[in-house]
Amino acid sequence: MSQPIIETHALTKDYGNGRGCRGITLTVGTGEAFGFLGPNGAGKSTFVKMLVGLIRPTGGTATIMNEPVGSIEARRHIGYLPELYRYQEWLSGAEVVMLHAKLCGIAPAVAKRRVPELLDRVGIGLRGRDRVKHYSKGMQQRLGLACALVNDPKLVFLDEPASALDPIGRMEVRNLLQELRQEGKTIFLNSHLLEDVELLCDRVALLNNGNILQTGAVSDVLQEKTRWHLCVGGFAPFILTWLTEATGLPIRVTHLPVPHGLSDCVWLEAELEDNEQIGWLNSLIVEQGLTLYEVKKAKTRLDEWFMNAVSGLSHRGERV
Ligand SMILES: Nc1ncnc2c1ncn2[C@@H]1O[C@H](COP(=O)(O)OP(=O)(O)OP(=O)(O)O)[C@@H](O)[C@H]1O
Repeated sequence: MSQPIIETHALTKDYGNGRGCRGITLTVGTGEAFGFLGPNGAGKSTFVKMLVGLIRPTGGTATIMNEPVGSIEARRHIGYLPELYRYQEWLSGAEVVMLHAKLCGIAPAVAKRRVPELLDRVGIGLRGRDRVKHYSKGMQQRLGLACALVNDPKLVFLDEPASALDPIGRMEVRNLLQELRQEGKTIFLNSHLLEDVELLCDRVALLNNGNILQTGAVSDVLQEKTRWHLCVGGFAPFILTWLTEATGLPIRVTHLPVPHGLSDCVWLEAELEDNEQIGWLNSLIVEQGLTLYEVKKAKTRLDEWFMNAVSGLSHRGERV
């Protein structure tokens, strides 16, 4: 991992009602996009609020760029889009971002240039002249993003940044976050939009009931160890029976989209005991005179992983 930018050790917030965050130890590297997932009430916002210095931990320690959370030095590096935001509705969008620039101590000449640039970047553009009370929820969320970026932060905390956006807006925000990553910024993303997390994040942590259940690289979490997909041409049902008997492995036809222009092929799904068996299975298929068009390891979707991880837990988020 690159140089750590966030480091927490046994970070705890006890609200006094048995809820909050319990003993979270986590490291996020500089330049990473980190997804923080969990059911409603798992403690995601609580964790972020401790890191940005909005609430005080009741236990443990945390630093941002080696500075204790809550300190001015730590806050200087942070941009934050809260989950529940409410901006001054009597101001125009541009005035709201300008106000944040002033609060961050940005020089007026820099702010004058940066504010319209940011409004363009988040897709508000000239509507920055309109008062916030005339903004849709999606526009307000874009405005929140502009405020979070106004101090050109090294680390951006985004709590559900696309929850109010339509599909095109979501895609635009996803592209913006990709750009921020390319600029070297670290992104800490709380989101229930798992497709966005899957596309954007390098690593994820799964939180439940204030505890981290799992942490891992998105590619590892999604890559299944021994399930394979094989696209086979010239297939007939008796071959499936033969293959299953010859190998003793569970093999079935699965309904994945077939490659363009190949109408006579099917996808087979095989559960192997280890990855070495894929060569053996390939050779058996080819020996039968079939054509093997494609062989790939199966992947789960992040939402399947999430559902598998939290289903069966006796205490999920708010549920008791
Ligand atoms: N100020 C507070 N006082 C008491 N309990 C609180 C307070 N804030 C949050 N909680 C409780 O702490 C738990 C974690 O809340 P939190 O908002 O961090 O969850 P979350 O994972 O962000 O949820 P969501 O996905 O719904 O936003 C919840 O059970 C919540 O009811």
